[in-house]
Amino acid sequence: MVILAVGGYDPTGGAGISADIKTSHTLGVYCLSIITSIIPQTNKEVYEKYDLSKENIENQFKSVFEEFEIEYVKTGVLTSQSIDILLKYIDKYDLKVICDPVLASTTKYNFVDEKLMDKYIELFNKSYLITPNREEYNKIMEFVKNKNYHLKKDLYILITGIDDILKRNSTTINIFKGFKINKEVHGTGCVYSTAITAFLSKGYKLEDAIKEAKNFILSSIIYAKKTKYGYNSNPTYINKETVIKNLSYAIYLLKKINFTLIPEVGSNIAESLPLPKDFNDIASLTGRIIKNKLGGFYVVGDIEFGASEHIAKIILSASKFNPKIRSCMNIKYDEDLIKTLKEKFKDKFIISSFDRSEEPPNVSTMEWGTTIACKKIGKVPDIIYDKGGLGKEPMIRVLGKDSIDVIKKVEFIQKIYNSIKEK
Ligand SMILES: Nc1ncnc2c1ncn2[C@@H]1O[C@H](COP(=O)(O)OP(=O)(O)OP(=O)(O)O)[C@@H](O)[C@H]1O
Ligand SMILES: Cc1ncc(COP(=O)(O)O)c(N)n1
Repeated sequence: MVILAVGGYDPTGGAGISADIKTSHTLGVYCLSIITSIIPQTNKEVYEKYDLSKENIENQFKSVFEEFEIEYVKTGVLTSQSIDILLKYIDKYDLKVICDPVLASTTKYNFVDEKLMDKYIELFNKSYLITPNREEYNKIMEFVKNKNYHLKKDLYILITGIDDILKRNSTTINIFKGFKINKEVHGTGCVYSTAITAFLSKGYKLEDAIKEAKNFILSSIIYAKKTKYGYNSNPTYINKETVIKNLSYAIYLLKKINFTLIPEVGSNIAESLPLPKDFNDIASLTGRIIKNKLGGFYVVGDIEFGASEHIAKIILSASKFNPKIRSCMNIKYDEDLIKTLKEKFKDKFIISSFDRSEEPPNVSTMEWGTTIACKKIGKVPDIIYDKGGLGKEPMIRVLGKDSIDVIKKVEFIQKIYNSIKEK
């Protein structure tokens, strides 16, 4: 698949063409790119906007259309010259345009004046989808009303916010629920509209493309790149295939470890999609990791979503504190091991615990215990343990950003355990 991104260049890579290319590449779609303006900026301010000449933009268009078959075009920051050229190419090649109308930067630098707004309206009426944020949508509708313009009946409009509203002209046809992450991330609009374009180029229907792009942008925000003045979007795609591959490799690694910290009830390891809503967003073994009679272990069952409740509840609770924590594994409790980890490896492992005797009635122990352990230290620990209770085996739970991270922690913990027991 190939898409074309037409937009401005942001040297910090948070927005514009750089973000478009990273997004498209992450989704396995080849991204052609035409630069309209060079816009040096930080997350505090835009320094300037240098518009490339009509001739140069014309040659950029000429080169990509000579070399490639193009169906989908995503637009970011546009200029009058680039819109004039694009309008000609839309007619000539029957292009499907996804227009992200970037009227101003988040740092309040205006990219558009009234003359250019006229051109944007012309472009909207030749586009398939436009993706204004709420503020941009209101400005566009006010402009259309004041100038007595009209938007074509079959124009799809996705008004982005935390929840995103999909309209077909003025009729709302779907709402895509979001989840506010406490970060102001630069370039989310660019990444989101390019992800939608990439999924459309893969053959997704519009609403499926938006749904999948929504998951994509949320991951790209969770894993945003911290900068001096803020955060830059970091195009990241974690889907069911990613999770299954991680878990398969984690179990492959486990089999290379002389893993003996297996509790009587057996171990399980689970990993979730970003921002899991329920068990179905979390994959684990349908069976268990159980001791065999030769001092080793068996891995019983397959990797399936929805297979675990116990470990899944730990991840569901932990991810509310830190959406980057997506995996957990339970291993055998040992008092000397916890003591040694607390005393000698506090720089490597953050440890917390809960006491089953303090459990209130009518709660899920794992949800309650995980929440207590996280609240105690104000973050998600690497290890959560409890000393058991009536008919309940003491347990250590290892948490991490994915199942491979968890297995590497388990491997280290196993080595510490072995060294203690050898003494
Ligand atoms: N902090 C956040 N938490 C959750 N979702 C967010 C956050 N910021 C942006 N998004 C999502 O990213 C998508 C696009 O973001 P937004 O609505 O901010 O567009 P935008 O203002 O054009 O972005 P930008 O101008 O920063 O490139 C929307 O679906 C929105 O829900
Ligand atoms: C080149 C370029 N393209 C798009 C944006 C909008 O991004 P934001 O709204 O995060 O400022 C930008 N600032 N720079």
